[in-house]
Amino acid sequence: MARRPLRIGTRGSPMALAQTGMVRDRIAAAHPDLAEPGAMELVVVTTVADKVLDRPLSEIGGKGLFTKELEQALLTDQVDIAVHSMKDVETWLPDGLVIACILERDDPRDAFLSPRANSLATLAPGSRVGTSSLRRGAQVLMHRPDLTIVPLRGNANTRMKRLEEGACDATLLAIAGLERLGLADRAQEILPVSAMLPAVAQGALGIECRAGDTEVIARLQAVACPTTTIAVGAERALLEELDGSCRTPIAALAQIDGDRLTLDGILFLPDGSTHWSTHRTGRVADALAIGREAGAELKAKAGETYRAKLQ
Ligand SMILES: NCc1[nH]cc(CCC(=O)O)c1CC(=O)O
Repeated sequence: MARRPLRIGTRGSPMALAQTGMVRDRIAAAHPDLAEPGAMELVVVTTVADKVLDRPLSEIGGKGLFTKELEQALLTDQVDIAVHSMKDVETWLPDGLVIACILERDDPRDAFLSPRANSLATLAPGSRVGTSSLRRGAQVLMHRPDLTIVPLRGNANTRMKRLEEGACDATLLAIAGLERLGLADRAQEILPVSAMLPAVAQGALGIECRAGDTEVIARLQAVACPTTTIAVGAERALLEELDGSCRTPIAALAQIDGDRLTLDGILFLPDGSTHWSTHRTGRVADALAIGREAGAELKAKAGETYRAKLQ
């Protein structure tokens, strides 16, 4: 029986296309009928994040920049599913849409790239680190207050090109993204999470779809990773409690070992001068509550300072 193809929405950046291709292949491996020629189709959707290149995203607005047009394409029935880096997905989804599944997480850490040094620690004093991520900038300055943070925008390939052209002396990128691009060898160093705590959900891909598409949702469970879903759920609960946006430098990572979950979270001032941390351990079954409590703890600790300095 001829069916309508499953239309997969994706951003058009090289990283987005690479990861959407991986997700499509996983779906095909789980569902032989979808592996048939023409059973799935990629639809490239241009997002604000792909267009506006001259200002830091933290100035333009929230994370929605990476996902809004894809969500619009879902709501207007131009695509059936949308593949996202979960890091880019806001904690509040538009009415009628759900994250149907989260896939197994890749390495959540950040990589250090530089033509001038093989580690962040040995980068010459006064060097310029290009990043528009307030989270990365704050953590770099915590370890190396002598360095200067300069804005560096664009997709991963653009940023690597600008680094080579000398726009900055070093940059940081998610190793998961570099691996998907086949460019992990560009990393001089992978920073330990103790030195550079990742963004909420970094390294995890998710699939969004219409809440009413129960058959699609059911079929996507074949590519879901229960452990990652729980870990990312805890991290997103922390973020939601803090009302985090691109303007607020927040890092969080949940790790699961058997039935125990450990959640680390840090809230920074962008200049790296101050930070507040939380470290909680509990039962995997309590993941969301642990996330909310950790977020509330950070909010209480940072208190007035946080609200005053971040608008
Ligand atoms: N903000 C863009 C973005 N969104 C997700 C990733 C990395 C891949 C991932 O976390 O799955 C990146 C690039 C980067 O931060 O280096």
